[in-house]
This record gives sequence, C-alpha cells and structure tokens, in this order.
Amino acid sequence: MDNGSVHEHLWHNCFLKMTLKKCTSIIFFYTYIQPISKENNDENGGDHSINARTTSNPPDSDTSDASYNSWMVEHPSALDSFDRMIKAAKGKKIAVFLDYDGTLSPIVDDPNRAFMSDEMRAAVREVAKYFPTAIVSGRSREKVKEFVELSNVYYAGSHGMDIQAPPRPVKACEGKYHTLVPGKKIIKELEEETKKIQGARIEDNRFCISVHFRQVREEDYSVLQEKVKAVLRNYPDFDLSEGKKVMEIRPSIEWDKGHALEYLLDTLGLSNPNDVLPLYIGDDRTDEDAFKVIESRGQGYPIIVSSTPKETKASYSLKDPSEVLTFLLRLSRWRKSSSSSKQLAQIWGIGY
Ligand SMILES: O=P(O)(O)OC[C@H]1O[C@H](O[C@H]2O[C@H](CO)[C@@H](O)[C@H](O)[C@H]2O)[C@H](O)[C@@H](O)[C@@H]1O
Repeated sequence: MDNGSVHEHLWHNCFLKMTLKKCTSIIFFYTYIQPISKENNDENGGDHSINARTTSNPPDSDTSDASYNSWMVEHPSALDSFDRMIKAAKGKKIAVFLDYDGTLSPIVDDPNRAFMSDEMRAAVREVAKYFPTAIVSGRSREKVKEFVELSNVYYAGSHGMDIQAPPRPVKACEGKYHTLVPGKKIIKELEEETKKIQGARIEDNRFCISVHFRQVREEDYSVLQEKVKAVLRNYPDFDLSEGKKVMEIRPSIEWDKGHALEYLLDTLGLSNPNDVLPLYIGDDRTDEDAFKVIESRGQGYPIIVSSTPKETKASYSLKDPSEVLTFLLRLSRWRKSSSSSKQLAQIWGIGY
C-alpha cells in the first residue's frame, strides 16, 4: 500500500473547532485521509551540546546503576514482563503505536541518516500483519514513510498533526482538526538567522520545524536559542519546545501525539477501552502525551525507551532500539503461534 504515487489524497476538510492556546482564529488542519490497502544522560534538554558529554565528569557508575535499578522497579522491562502483559491481553485486541527516532532507529548525528535496520523493518512488518500498527513521529509524514518503507502500517507525522488513516465516517467529522502550516518564510528566516552557527540545522517537518543542535558547539547553544526565539517573536501562533538536542517549533494548538493516538483508535474502530489495549513505544518527551492518554484510559501498555532513569508516565521500559526489536519479534511470534494453535484447535474441534 505504501506508495505515495498510488495514494489518493483526499483532503479531508473537516473544519472542526480547535482550541488555540494563543490565538482565537480558526485555522485549517489538513488531515490527510488516505485509503490503506493494505547517549547521553540528558538527551531531552538539560545537556545542550554534543561537547557536554566529553567536558562533564563521568557519572559515578555505582550511583547511576543504583538509580537505574530503582527506576526499573517502577518501570519494569517490557521484555521481562512480556508473559504477564500477554496474559492480561487475553481476549483483547492489541493496537501497536511506534515512535520513530530513538525507538525504531538509533539516535545519530545526522537526522537524514537515521535509518532503521532491515531487521527492524522486517519485525515491524511482521507485527503489522497481526496487529493494527501506526508509526507516530515528529518528522514529516513523507520523511518517516521514506525511512520505514512499509505498506501495512499507518503513518502520523508532524507530531501527529498529519495522519494517514482510513476514511472516517462523515458523521465523525465535526470540525475538530485544524492547524497552521508554517510557511516557507519562517523556515527561510530561521535558516538565515542560524546559518553562521556551525552545526545548526533546520528540518522542515511540514506542520512543524526542527532546529537541530546536536552538532552545535556548547558555547554557541545560547546564541542559537536566542536567535530562534527572536524569529518566533514574529510568529505568536507557534510554540517552542525541546526534544533530544533539537528545538521543536509547533503550531500553538491542542494537538499532540496523544490526540493522534485517540484519533487513530477512533478511526480504526478501536476506541473501546474494555476491548482494546494500545501498546505505545516511544523515547521522547512528545511521546509522554500518548503515555498520558493510555494512562487515562486505564488499559494498555505505555513503554518508554530509555537506558537512564527519567520522569515518565510509561509503565514499562526498554533500554534501546535493540530491545525494541526483540520485543517486537516476540510479540509477532507470540501471535503467530497463538493463531496457529487456534487454527489447529478449530481443525481438531478442540475448545480453545
Ligand atoms: O517523534 P520522533 O520520530 O522521535 O521525532 C523526533 C525528532 O526526531 C529527529 O531528531 C532526533 O533524531 C535525530 C536522528 O537520530 C538526531 O540527530 C536528533 O538530535 C534528534 O533530536 C528528527 O530529526 C526531528 O525532526 C524530530 O522532531
């Protein structure tokens, strides 16, 4: 299914009312409705430079092990808890949501080279054979699709502001989804203002913009931040937040990965919390919005990818993308074996 060329872009102009945090005007949100045929310790914020790793003192390994171990009591490994999780899922549908950077692909210096491995791709393809599966990323939907290259998954780009999903029944389009596309002007201004800062990089994520500083010298970070803030002063409808060595510019609307998760569950007919367990794996601050939604549903598995203790709403953890791979392989193997036992039981007329 994944072949942009074949996709019929149905511009779903549901003019829905959206609460804007800063401005009251109603703006458009383009929901692309497309038929589906089938490192370091403080990555988020705090440590603002690639150099900080080498200039700061190495952590005391006993202390960091101890704090990681006590954090793991609160956020047990999803691999160790796998059997328990699966047992609790009996008779329920599982829907899988996966973040991209830092979850399916390792964090690397060059955002254009954040490739996922063939093994990971095969594992996601296999999971998506058995469970409805969506990739929810801060990247533009096109970009993340280019990386993932799978046709049997749904895609939500720009932190969930650009969703590819099956057409939603018309009655559900009450005019809720609108957003503002950052114009080329703001991107040009950011590029102009930051071009002298070595290592700074602007990424156009369609509905959002990333200003990367992973390769910016520590001493240049505050100048870069000031320049970005100065540009944004002329664009009050956009907010600035920080991810892993990246400043993220997003329209000031109440729409995030949590809303995207709800939207997809709804659209896929999976909104009944008693019947459906959403499993969401992510590593970044923006994934916390989705974890919160799962927490408030009271059912499901929010899993954080982190090798260091972190404030999170997730209930389970995985250390890194290689553990994500193991988890996904286990998940599909489990479903494969349980469905073949079911088929055998049906053939032999045994109750299952
Ligand atoms: O929601 P995600 O799929 O996790 O996207 C969040 C940001 O990911 C990318 O940046 C991060 O990964 C890069 C490649 O490993 C890394 O160089 C960068 O420092 C990280 O912040 C992406 O480039 C951003 O646009 C996304 O907002």
